[in-house]
Amino acid sequence: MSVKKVAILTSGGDSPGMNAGVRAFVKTALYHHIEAFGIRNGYDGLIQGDIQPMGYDEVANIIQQGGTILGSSRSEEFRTQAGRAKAYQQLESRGIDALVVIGGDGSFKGAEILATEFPALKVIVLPGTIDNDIAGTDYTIGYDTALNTIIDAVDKIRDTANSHHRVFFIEVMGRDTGFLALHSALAAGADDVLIPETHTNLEEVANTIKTQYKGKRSAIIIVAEGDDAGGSGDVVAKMKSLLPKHELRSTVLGHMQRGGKPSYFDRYLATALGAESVLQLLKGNNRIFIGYQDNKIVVHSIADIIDKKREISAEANTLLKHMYNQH
Ligand SMILES: Nc1ncnc2c1ncn2[C@@H]1O[C@H](COP(=O)(O)OP(=O)(O)OP(=O)(O)O)[C@@H](O)[C@H]1O
Ligand SMILES: O=P(O)(O)OC[C@H]1O[C@](O)(CO)[C@@H](O)[C@@H]1O
Ligand SMILES: [Mg+2]
Repeated sequence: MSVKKVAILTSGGDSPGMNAGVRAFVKTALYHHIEAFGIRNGYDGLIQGDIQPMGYDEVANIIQQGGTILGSSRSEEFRTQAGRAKAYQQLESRGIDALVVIGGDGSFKGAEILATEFPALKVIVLPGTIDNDIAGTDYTIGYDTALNTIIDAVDKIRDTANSHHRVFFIEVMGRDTGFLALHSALAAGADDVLIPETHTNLEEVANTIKTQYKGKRSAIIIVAEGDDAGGSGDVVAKMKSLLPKHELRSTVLGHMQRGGKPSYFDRYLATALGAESVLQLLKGNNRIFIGYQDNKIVVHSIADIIDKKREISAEANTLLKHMYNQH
């Protein structure tokens, strides 16, 4: 049976481009004469029934906005069976037969469990996180914008680092993964990068700085927040004895990395995936993840991608070796 009423929510850390995804979902549903609903504040809003019909007016002038107009949450209640039962009842009582979730790996786990417990509900998930830590897609919505925000900030820090001849350790987001750190380091021309995927040896970092600082006016080291040596504050505290002659500083970029106008790429990616979610529902597909690989939309089952750890690509590994002597 074809879908008649479809709903969308955004969950986990917000990411630039989520609004473009919501807009494309709503516009594609309306094109096919399907009723579209927006759920506020992620799974918390779903449990509370904070659900509104979405028309053209609701998605006008949002494509350029960062954050998510729907709001997001990290919902403890949705982790419980009772919470998910309430969530399902909110959809069932409104006759909503499909749910699209834009979020990260945690949001996907929640969606898959909901789909298992309530098989009458169709569930589709789309990758929306600045972390790019999802298997089955080359890019997640928001990653490109966050990288551009980071490299812009690093360029600015480099100005003051050069003026004062300092070594800066700049912490970027990535609780468990170093994609933002590695790719921003490569594009910003950082001298070293510390990521959770490789063991960090601070003596080697100190040697790199000593060798490469000569003739240079500053050094920039990007630190993923989840690195095994700690965040940039911890690293600077530990590095002081290893680099007693250098002036060290720590800067945490923090949540500014999640905000801002989405880039072209994030708007396009979110538009393509948001529209495709409705087309997949019309085809009768369920419990799927829609991603983007090799410049094409791809579909995987949610179960196939949720427990897979995304690996650093062979290409990025080659650069890690040659730019940073890390293997
Ligand atoms: N195992 C689980 N069972 C049920 N719900 C879950 C589970 N894991 C996560 N969720 C739900 O998904 C929400 C979002 O997950 P999480 O906070 O890990 O963010 P995310 O989607 O991975 O995004 P990001 O990492 O980009 O911030 C959680 O707050 C919770 O409500
Ligand atoms: O402050 P919050 O919302 O818990 O988010 C922090 C986390 O969210 C992420 O940015 C993902 O959105 C992680 O990299 C980071 O650790
Ligand atoms: Mg996550």
